[in-house]
Amino acid sequence: MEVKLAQSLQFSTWIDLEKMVMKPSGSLQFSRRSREQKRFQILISSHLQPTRTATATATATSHKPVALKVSCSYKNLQGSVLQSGSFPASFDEALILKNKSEEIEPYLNGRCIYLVGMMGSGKTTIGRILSDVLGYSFFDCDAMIEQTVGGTSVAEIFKLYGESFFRDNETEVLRKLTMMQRLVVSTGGGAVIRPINWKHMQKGISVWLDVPLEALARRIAAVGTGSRPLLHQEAGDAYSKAFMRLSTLLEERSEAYANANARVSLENIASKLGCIDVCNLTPTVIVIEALEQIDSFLKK
Ligand SMILES: Nc1ncnc2c1ncn2[C@@H]1O[C@H](COP(=O)(O)OP(=O)(O)O)[C@@H](O)[C@H]1O
Ligand SMILES: O=C(O)C1=C[C@@H](OP(=O)(O)O)[C@@H](O)[C@H](O)C1
Repeated sequence: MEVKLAQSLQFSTWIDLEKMVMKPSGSLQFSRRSREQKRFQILISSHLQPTRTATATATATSHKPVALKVSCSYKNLQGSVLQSGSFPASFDEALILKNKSEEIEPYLNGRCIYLVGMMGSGKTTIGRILSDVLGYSFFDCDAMIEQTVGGTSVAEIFKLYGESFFRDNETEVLRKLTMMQRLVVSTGGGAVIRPINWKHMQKGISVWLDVPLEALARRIAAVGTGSRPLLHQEAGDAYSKAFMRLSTLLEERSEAYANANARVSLENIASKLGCIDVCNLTPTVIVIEALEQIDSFLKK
């Protein structure tokens, strides 16, 4: 069976003019000013046409860019298109991820990255990939709290001891983690409500995974609310239950999430990539955007 999927991808990077190899398929024109600066930012957008061949045992995917657009920005001035057309070179998300993480890692100076965001925003999923590419260790606050309370699940902790006991443990776990280096930490969705937690997280870089409510509710409805006690109260089907409760929580917390040093908006990624549904964004694409946003924060 052969399935064709089209996907657009966009990323920016810095290149040194001396390192540029001109391809015979196209020439790039640079202004004298940008030639003098020797280093400038290019924006590459590509329309990928992967061909997925599914067999009974394996699924092989190969990416073949069918269209590539290269634009150049100079000292924050809007980029102009330098070249567009079909390029024979092939690359994939994994390579971009690797390059971007290698570029940023030295500038982090070992600082921890704290992922904040609503339940189901992908803090654990994204955090694992991010830690992997940066060569960092991954810690999940909820899992650490469960360990601290003798292997009791978050849902049980809420039931047996109440939310404030859980929150005290959450603060203590965060305090301990902020004394370490080279960690990606997935915080619990409610960690942002206590100012003391922000004080701890200020030692590193905080990143808000901003995911639209519909997508959050869809993800949570798919896995169930069993492990998320704050979603247990509502009546109705799984999606509506999750949606109703999450919307109240988001209203209470959105200002707190906005304190984060960097924001990764799935709506922004989708509109950049020309993707209609944020649910189609792969974790890898989201991690690339997270690295971009961390990079922007570091440059500020
Ligand atoms: N980019 C994504 N696309 C599709 N599903 C995702 C994505 N990111 C996370 N998920 C799914 O959403 C659910 C919640 O993700 P998780 O990483 O546990 O979120 P959090 O740690 O913020 O609560 C999981 O079932 C996960 O597989
Ligand atoms: O939003 C919240 O208040 C909570 C989110 C959960 O973590 P996740 O965001 O990892 O699901 C967990 O800490 C607890 O159920 C409370």
